[in-house]
Amino acid sequence: MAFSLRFAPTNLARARVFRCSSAAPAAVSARCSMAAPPLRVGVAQMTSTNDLEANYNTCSRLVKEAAAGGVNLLCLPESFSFVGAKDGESLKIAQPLDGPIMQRYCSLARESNIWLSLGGFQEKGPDDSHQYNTHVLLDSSGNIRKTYRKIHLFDVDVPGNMVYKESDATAAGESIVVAESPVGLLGLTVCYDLRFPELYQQLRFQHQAQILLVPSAFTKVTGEAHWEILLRARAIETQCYVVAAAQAGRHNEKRESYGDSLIIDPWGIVIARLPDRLATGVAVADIDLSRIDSVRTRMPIAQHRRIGNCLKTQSA
Ligand SMILES: O=C(O)CNC(=O)[C@H](CS)NC(=O)CCC(=O)C(=O)O
Repeated sequence: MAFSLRFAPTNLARARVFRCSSAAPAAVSARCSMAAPPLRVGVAQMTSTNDLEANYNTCSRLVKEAAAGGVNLLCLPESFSFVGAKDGESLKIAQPLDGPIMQRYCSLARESNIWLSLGGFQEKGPDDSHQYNTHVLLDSSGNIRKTYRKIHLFDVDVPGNMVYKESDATAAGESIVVAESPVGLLGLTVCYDLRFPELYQQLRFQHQAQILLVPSAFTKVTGEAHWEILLRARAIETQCYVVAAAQAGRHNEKRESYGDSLIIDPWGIVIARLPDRLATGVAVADIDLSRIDSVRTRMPIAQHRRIGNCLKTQSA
């Protein structure tokens, strides 16, 4: 089941009744009502700016809306808490994970009793001129469960746009990270990582991830060209759910992001979407882990893959 909270606010109890009673015979309904509650994930879309307080207020509103809708894990986009308007601005506000900015989000998770994936936090880095771009996973008691530092940095000359040089002020992460959660085994990534399929291959085939998280602030130009295609490809080739929360719209004079937050199932079907024109909102979908098993059993690519395992390369 997938719907957008913008249009269909709901709660867990109502959603379960709705799911089970859709023209099903009485016996089926009865069996259905015994079933485990849905594992519900949400993607939040927003337009963050260089105003930490305003961004927190938006996140807080979206988190409360999602919690009221029975969401177990809400995913916020990269740079949810801050998007700098000038060079060096992010570095100035970067804080350690036990600093007041992240601690406030921990309290929010605890008060709303919800897990949060916080993509792209400006974590204080290894020296004064570098931060980390850190994806932080919080549990519903407000504890930090896992952190992943973005591995691939966006040093790219975007056609018709501008030259990005993320590595000027950001140090790259060095570790692949998976995390247990109530909705399944999560693979943590950030934004530009999406273009490096080998990361997602490892998350699936070495670490058995079930849900891949891709919080992003894609540029308008590259998003229009590549966003949905890349995300659906990652879902299909890993047979995982893909959950991609996006920044949307204009952050400042220089930066505009491509919205279109998506939840994609392991067959590559888009099961929830917030289109680019909707700047702020939450879309939700229920994760069905048996769907992953069914796709993987019928098409056992884990057993069929050979490259990297056993094949030799012929000399040129
Ligand atoms: O700078 C910040 O505030 C946070 N970081 C980002 O927004 C990063 C680095 S500039 N953006 C991306 O990775 C976009 C990737 C992209 O657009 C693509 O792969 O096409």
